[in-house]
Formats: sequence, structure tokens, C-alpha cells
Amino acid sequence: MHLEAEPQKPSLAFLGPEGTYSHQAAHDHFGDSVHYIKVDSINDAVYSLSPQIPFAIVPAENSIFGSVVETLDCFRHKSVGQTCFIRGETTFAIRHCLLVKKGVKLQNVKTVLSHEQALGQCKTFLERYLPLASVIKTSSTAEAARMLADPTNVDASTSAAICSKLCADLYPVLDVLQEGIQNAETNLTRFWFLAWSMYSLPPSNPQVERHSLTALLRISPSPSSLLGCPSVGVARVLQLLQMRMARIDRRPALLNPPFTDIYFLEVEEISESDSRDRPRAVQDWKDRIEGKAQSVRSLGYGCISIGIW
Ligand SMILES: O=C(O)C(=O)C[C@]1(C(=O)O)C=C[C@@H](O)C=C1
Repeated sequence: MHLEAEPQKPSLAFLGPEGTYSHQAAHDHFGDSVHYIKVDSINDAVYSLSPQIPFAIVPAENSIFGSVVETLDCFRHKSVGQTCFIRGETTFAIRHCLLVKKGVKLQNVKTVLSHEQALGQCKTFLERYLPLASVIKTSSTAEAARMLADPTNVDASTSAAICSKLCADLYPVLDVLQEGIQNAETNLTRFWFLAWSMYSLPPSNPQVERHSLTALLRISPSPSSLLGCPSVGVARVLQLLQMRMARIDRRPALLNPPFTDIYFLEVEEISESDSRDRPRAVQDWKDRIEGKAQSVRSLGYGCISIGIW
């Protein structure tokens, strides 16, 4: 019998441990076509990108709790657009559960552990059923389950974790106390696929592949902008690019003077032909704002970064 060596799968970093929504969303999309590498934070997922780990998945925004600021804050850094590019996206349905150690009842729960996003998405449930419980933020929802199941955790009999039902299978000492505890039945999180190189694409699953037609503009303003004050600059850039804005996020730029911001804009303009020839489209955007902005850089798949100063 002739056994063919399995071609090496590309590695993809995800916010671990196993059982996070990031892990599940990646698995839904890529199945067994990638080698999964768990990391401890969204930051680590972004900064682990390298020739050895060419791909990563990070949460972008949630339909109940909004933008994932940890991800946007990573996108402030100039490495994004150099060794980190957005190359696609997927949306995943989030259904949170309250997990406890077997035998623990709702009235025993004094502490709830979970990721900041999940705690926000379940605020109504927490206020109604556990108003006196204190909350502890963990690096991910599955990390909350892992901590609860840890045999050395002395507080486990008075604690609960908000995470996916899958975590009850991964940690058999845990039970699902309540299912579907998010503030609204429809709860979706949008994830971005990142790549180390602008020229590499994560393996696609033809069943679910759907090219996003949005673009992300990172606009770093400063007072001496040729385009005027930051918000005017943003509006002017959109006008020059002939783009309609779909979403806007604003984060502190961590530059002087204080209250200088970076804007993240998702725009709707990209036409069918542009979406087929993205490098040309990005070049065209650059040409249109040349001379008006100090720096224009591609963030990858239909994404550009514009520095105005
Ligand atoms: O903690 C997880 O399970 C994650 O994958 C992170 C994350 C997020 O940051 O938005 C992903 C999806 C849900 O919105 C909750 C948490």
C-alpha cells in the first residue's frame, strides 16, 4: 500500500482554549483544512501572525453588545497593514449558557465568570436572576468554563460560567443550568479572518465562502490635517472615495495631544468589479486621495488605512 504524506495544513490562531466561539466559527468555516493554534488573547491572535502561523480569526462586532474594542485596539498599531491583513469575514450565531459544577443551584451562585462581550450580551439575565452576583472578566468564554472545572478552584461551588453549551461536553464536571441567556434571541458575532501576508488567502470552504463587499478604512487624524478637523477629514475622505459609510468606530489613538482618535470606517461602495480586482480597487482609492492624506496603506482585502496629518 502506498501512503501519501498529508500536505501540510496552514496554521490558524484562535482565542483559546478549545470551545470558544472564535474556535467554533473558525471550525465551521475551515473544518479540517487548517491546523488550529490556541492563544491566550485576541492580542496574541493578531501578533502571532508570522510565516509559521499565517492565519488568525478575531471577533469584530456583536449584534447585541457592539464592537469588540480589544480587536479594534490591535488595529490601531501600524503592524496592521504590514504583517497583518484582513482577508475575509464570517458571521456566527452565539447562544450563551450558564454552566455550573454538577449539583450547584442558581441560588448558590455568587460569582459569574466570562468574557466581557458575553457578560454584556447577557446583562438582562444577570440583572434579573443574579442581581447580587459579582462578575469576573476572563480572557474568553471557554476559559471561564476551564477555570470553573479546574479541581483546584475553591470557589467553584459558588460560581458559574457564561459560555457555549459545547463547554459542558468538553468539561464533563459541568452542567448546563440555563440555555439561551443572551439579551435577545438573535445574537450574531462577526469575525474577521486575518492573514500574515496580503497575498495569502486562508483555505476557502466553497460551501460557506462569501466575499465581503465591505472595506475597513483606518483614518488617523491630526490637528494639522490638510482635510481640516478629524470628523470633517473623515467626511471628505469618504466623499473623495465616493463611498457610503456602513459603520464607524472611534478609538483613542494614544497620541498627543490627548483626545486624538483613530476612526475605523466600514464602507459600502465596493462595486462587483472592484470586488473581483481588489488590488486595482485599492490603488484607485489611493490615487483619489493622494496629496490629501499623508499616508495611505492597504490593510488587505479591500481595506485601506489613511493617515491624515
Ligand atoms: O470568548 C469567546 O468565546 C470568544 O470567542 C470571544 C467573543 C468576543 O470577543 O466577542 C466571541 C464571540 C462572542 O461574542 C463572545 C466572545
